[in-house]
Amino acid sequence: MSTSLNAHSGSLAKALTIRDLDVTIAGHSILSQVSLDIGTRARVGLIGASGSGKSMLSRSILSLLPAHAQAAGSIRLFNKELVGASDRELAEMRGRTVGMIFQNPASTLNPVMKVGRQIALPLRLHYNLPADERLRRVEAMLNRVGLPSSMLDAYPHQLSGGQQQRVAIATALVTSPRLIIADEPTTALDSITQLHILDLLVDLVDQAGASLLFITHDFGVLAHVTSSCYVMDHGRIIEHGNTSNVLAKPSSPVTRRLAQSAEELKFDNAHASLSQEGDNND
Ligand SMILES: Nc1ncnc2c1ncn2[C@@H]1O[C@H](COP(=O)(O)OP(=O)(O)OP(=O)(O)O)[C@@H](O)[C@H]1O
Repeated sequence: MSTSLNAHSGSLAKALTIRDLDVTIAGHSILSQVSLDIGTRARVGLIGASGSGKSMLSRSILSLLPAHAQAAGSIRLFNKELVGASDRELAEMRGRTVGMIFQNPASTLNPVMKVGRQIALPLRLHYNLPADERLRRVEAMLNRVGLPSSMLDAYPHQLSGGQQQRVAIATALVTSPRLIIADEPTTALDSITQLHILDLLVDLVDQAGASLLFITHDFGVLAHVTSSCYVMDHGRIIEHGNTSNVLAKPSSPVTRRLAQSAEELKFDNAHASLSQEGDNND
């Protein structure tokens, strides 16, 4: 336990370096020879079709894989090797060095715990702060995600989906983690709320000088949030590079197909809303 939440130094060290990571479950290969780098203060995307292994890769970082999974290779977080690290070392990292945000806030927030206590949990776990200082930090964090102090006493079911995700972001960021892993954090939200939450996340990550691993299957979201990205297929990294280059000139057929389907979906949606307008005008 510590009493200080240090501002991040401008260290040039990599935030995360994964090399030759293999994960198997019951003899089946889930991840194969995965290598990935995230620099300090970088926003990096991970994209791929459903079942390609994105969540398994993000969960393997802090050893949150199913109990029967086996991992081999190297995962270095701020130069500390995590493959083979003890439960205690991993617990120390979770919520302190690394903050995680998941797709569905309703399933990550405790339904019988008030918002204030929820956000305070990682602080209680990792920092020995006086109660008034803890409350000050929790309230400041709540306000930074755009929610009023009165919501400290609300229960999750009293909030909208967007407000719940803001609480989940506040909970992940209150300890000033140096790496934030966001796994499809806006998939469950409407497109306007999605944009607000993405912009909020990007602002908070940049202001904190943290790094971001952002997982999505949406090319529009990927371009909005990240500057470089990795593409996964069948448990392997098949392409990586600057996000705008990967989107403009995908080098692998799988990425091309994913980008093409995203374009077709966009076109179909635009077409559907135009005909809807037409119907309404009749
Ligand atoms: N608990 C589990 N036990 C065994 N295999 C699993 C388990 N969870 C996931 N898998 C398998 O691991 C592979 C990768 O799944 P993963 O959830 O990482 O995909 P994903 O790219 O995140 O998909 P999505 O976008 O749909 O969330 C899939 O083949 C999946 O069936």
